[in-house]
Amino acid sequence: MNTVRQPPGQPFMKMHGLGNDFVVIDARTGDDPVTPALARALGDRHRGVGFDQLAVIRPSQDTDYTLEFWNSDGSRAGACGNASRCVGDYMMRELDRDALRFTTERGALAAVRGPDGRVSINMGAPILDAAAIPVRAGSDPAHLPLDGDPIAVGMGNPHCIFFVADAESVDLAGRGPLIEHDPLFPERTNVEFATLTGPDHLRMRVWERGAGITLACGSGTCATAVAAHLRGLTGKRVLVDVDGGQLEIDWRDDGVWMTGPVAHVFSAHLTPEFLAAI
Ligand SMILES: N[C@H](CCC[C@H](N)C(=O)O)C(=O)O
Repeated sequence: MNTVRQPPGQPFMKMHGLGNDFVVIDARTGDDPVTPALARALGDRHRGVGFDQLAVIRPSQDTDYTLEFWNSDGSRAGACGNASRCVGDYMMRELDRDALRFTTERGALAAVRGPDGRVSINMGAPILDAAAIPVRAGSDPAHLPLDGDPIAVGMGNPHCIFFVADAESVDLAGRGPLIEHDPLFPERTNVEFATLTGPDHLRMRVWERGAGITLACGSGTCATAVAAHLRGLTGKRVLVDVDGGQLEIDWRDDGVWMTGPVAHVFSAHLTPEFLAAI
């Protein structure tokens, strides 16, 4: 019998926020194995681990850490609110603090843990400029020239929000990919369908760029809350029901704050065999 044990491979964590699930690799020390091919292989729910986004923690010069996001199709994402909450919670535990700052593609963001254990992220100011979202030059992000009069909002990644009579009955799998790939969006887009269900209360379903239907999307929830306020449907503080639960959004002077639960499911290692086969 062969009793020689293989050395453990690459460590990773599995986390989720409202069922929006993540593989998290801490690459602050040691080798950095992350490539588009690794993201795709790990994101395969049958032959890999499975995730909506891969989050990679890297060192930072001027904040507590840098956070990088990948979709399960191997593309990069500039923002991910739910993974920011999950990793923020993990890092606050490591640092023994209730607040920290981290760097993403769009700059420094803040994370805070509340007394109830939920984590809030300041996702920064919404981006409403066509070139920066981005949407095709010459189109008005506040009223995109598509059926349903959607509005585009950037949160470090692009979102296209439709207000509909009943978000439950939208054919998300049919319409989502068509809008994701519409030529109006030079970098594709995340797609949200939202319904006002009460005063300052929204129901939202999401089709994510590079990942498809997910149970929640933090940045999409922020973008939807901003869009609802801009359309005069809500105030600046709203509750948003997504498939996986509820997020609280508060659009303040210093940015859009998003609050919700986090879960660290397990920590494990990728085997050298899995990594070698990529
Ligand atoms: N689930 C993430 C957003 C991922 C966005 C990604 N699909 C993109 O390509 O921008 C969130 O909680 O904000």
